[in-house]
Amino acid sequence: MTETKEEKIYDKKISRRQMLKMTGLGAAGVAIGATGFGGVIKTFGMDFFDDDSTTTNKVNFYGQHQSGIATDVQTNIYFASLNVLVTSKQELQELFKMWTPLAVRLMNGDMIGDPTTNGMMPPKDTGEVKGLDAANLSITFGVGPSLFEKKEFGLASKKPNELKDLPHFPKDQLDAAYTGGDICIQACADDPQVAFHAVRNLVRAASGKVSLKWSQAGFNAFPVSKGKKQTPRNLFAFKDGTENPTTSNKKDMNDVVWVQSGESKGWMTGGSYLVARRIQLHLETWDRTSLKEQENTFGRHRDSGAPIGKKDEFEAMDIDRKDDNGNYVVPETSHVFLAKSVDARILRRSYSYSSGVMDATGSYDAGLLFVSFQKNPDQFIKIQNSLGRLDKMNEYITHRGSALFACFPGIQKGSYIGEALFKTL
Ligand SMILES: C=CC1=C(C)c2cc3[nH]c(cc4nc(cc5[nH]c(cc1n2)c(C)c5CCC(=O)O)C(CCC(=O)O)=C4C)c(C)c3C=C
Ligand SMILES: [Fe+2]
Repeated sequence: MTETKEEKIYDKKISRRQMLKMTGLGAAGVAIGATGFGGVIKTFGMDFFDDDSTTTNKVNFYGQHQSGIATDVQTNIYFASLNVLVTSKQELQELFKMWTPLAVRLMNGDMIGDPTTNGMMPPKDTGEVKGLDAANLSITFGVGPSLFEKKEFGLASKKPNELKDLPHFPKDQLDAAYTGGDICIQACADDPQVAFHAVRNLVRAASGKVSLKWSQAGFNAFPVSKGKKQTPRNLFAFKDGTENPTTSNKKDMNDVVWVQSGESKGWMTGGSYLVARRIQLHLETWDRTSLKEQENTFGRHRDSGAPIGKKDEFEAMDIDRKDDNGNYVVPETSHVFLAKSVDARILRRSYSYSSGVMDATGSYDAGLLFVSFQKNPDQFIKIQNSLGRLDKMNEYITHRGSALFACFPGIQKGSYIGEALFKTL
């Protein structure tokens, strides 16, 4: 966070460190508008900042895919769903251009603007992460179905067929205050303040152009054994995230998560669909439930995380196993039995939340901000339909919020967030 020596380059003050990061673009051989001594390096009229390889605890912004999807799950999330206030396609495009260098700077653990020397002006950065490192911050941008319905943007023909509101599921009790949105920003970091600061500063920089529709902070805690991070537990105390596609396995990711060429609108190739569900956990009811019943609810043992009847968390979950009486060992109404009964996979990247008390009941407003990524929302829909009315977990949960966003593919150096969406073809 500390800026060292400042140099004046024509009409703009930038630090030596920033200058080095900015000139990294030239080295990468990407076309740039005005370079080096002709002024500040600009691409599409915006300042260019590169990923800073000298930063500790750093996730890269640029790449084939956006960060925050295949990225190792961090301890904290700040998820924001935004309304768009601008009224033309060009202004919308400018918004994503403006956010691009800011997101790079945030993920480098830097301030979003140079330190203000004028004490009569508000600082450019809100400042609460001063002295902290990048904390593995990832920032993921997506757009919701409602954005394409705004005629003023003329984006109707770019709307993928699969980007539509999720269907109503049995037992849904959705609250409009936690549903939908034109744009999402998912900020995840190993520090809650870093995640919050990222969203706060991006939204503040876009003042008058977007407004907050809803947001949710969340957390995960990772036990460490022999120096290795273990699966985190949700607020029902069960290991959550055991059976997930391996993010380092390219085939798994291409099969499950990344949109391949021809599978959706062209601008989504390399992107992914994000489902967010704010699911209340009825902790008071759960805490009165016997351990055996809790384990039958999930189909796994609580402490080890192993499939029922097995010892180790990562032993195969064979749902067809039957006991000597011909009964299923993993109960047919258990969450995992039902989730596994359909031929669909998703990448789950969820966080627990605790947000005070429910006014009407006096119970905890706590639960799971369920987040999953998939190349097609139908994958989620198939699994949710299988859970349907049968899932034993329904006795202990209520879905309160829901949203679907199309997350752009990765951003290349010299480009900007969502560029492909705005191209004329
Ligand atoms: C529609 C998709 C899913 C929703 C919604 C969902 C909610 C939800 N899940 C848990 C806790 C656990 N889920 C587990 C496994 C699991 N869950 C889903 C899908 C949804 N869950 C899938 C596809 C799977 C994997 C099934 C498999 O192939 O084995 C588990 C077991 C451990 C694990 O694998 O992570 C837990 C625990 C909660 C609390 C919850 C909503 C509040
Ligand atoms: Fe689940």
